[in-house]
Amino acid sequence: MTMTQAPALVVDNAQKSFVMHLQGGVTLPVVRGVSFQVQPGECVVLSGPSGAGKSSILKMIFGNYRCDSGAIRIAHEGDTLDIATAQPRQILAARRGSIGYVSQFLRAVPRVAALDVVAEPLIVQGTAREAASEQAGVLLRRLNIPERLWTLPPATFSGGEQQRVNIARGFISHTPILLLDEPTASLDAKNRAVVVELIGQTKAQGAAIIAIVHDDEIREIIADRIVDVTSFAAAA
Ligand SMILES: Nc1ncnc2c1ncn2[C@@H]1O[C@H](COP(=O)(O)OP(=O)(O)OP(=O)(O)O)[C@@H](O)[C@H]1O
Repeated sequence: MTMTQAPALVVDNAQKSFVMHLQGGVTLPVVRGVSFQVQPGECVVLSGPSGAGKSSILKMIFGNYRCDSGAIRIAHEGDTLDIATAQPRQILAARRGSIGYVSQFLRAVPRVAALDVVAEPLIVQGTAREAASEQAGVLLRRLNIPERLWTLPPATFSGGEQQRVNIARGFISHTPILLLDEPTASLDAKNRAVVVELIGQTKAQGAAIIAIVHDDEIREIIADRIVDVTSFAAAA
């Protein structure tokens, strides 16, 4: 008998357009008919040309962009939550425990030390500050952020350093779904290898990963499956 596992994420006929209020309310369709599933422990890479809608689809899954129609179902607290119709407070709860997102750029909060930026998602989940800081240190060390930087706010860090802080923050809380928007874009070979290793471990722990990766070599290594979003592009 084969066990069929419940998918970690189901995107079902999701559609998104932008209403351009500054251009007399013109409607710009971006994606439509977006449908795919991701299993626990699977890494799906979204592919397609620039502007096809890859980042928009990640933002729809994270609840940053509201879908016009369709459903985005995730497992959350033993139940199913449809992000497309969820209330803002339900989306915030899902982000605490069920869904993580490494955006392309770190939104650095002024005056917050790098170590605290990384530890925060764990503290929000209820881990004691000291234990959370310790785990944050482990990740920062692994990602080759020199210890002298840990107490400084990342606002003045280099692009690659900020991205590594962002990655550490995304991986620390072990959410069952993790969204990655170009996590290796501004990293050197050594740190790219660390991120590939983190992705492998996270998958092995059963997380579902949805990633955008332009680097062919990295995509080859991490992708279990590639979903080409070209057919979802509303302009197609
Ligand atoms: N907030 C927004 N308002 C208006 N248009 C937007 C908005 N966000 C995205 N778009 C448009 O939606 C389309 C898809 O953008 P998106 O960033 O999702 O593409 P992408 O496939 O991730 O591209 P790239 O590979 O270049 O990052 C683009 O034409 C973009 O201009």
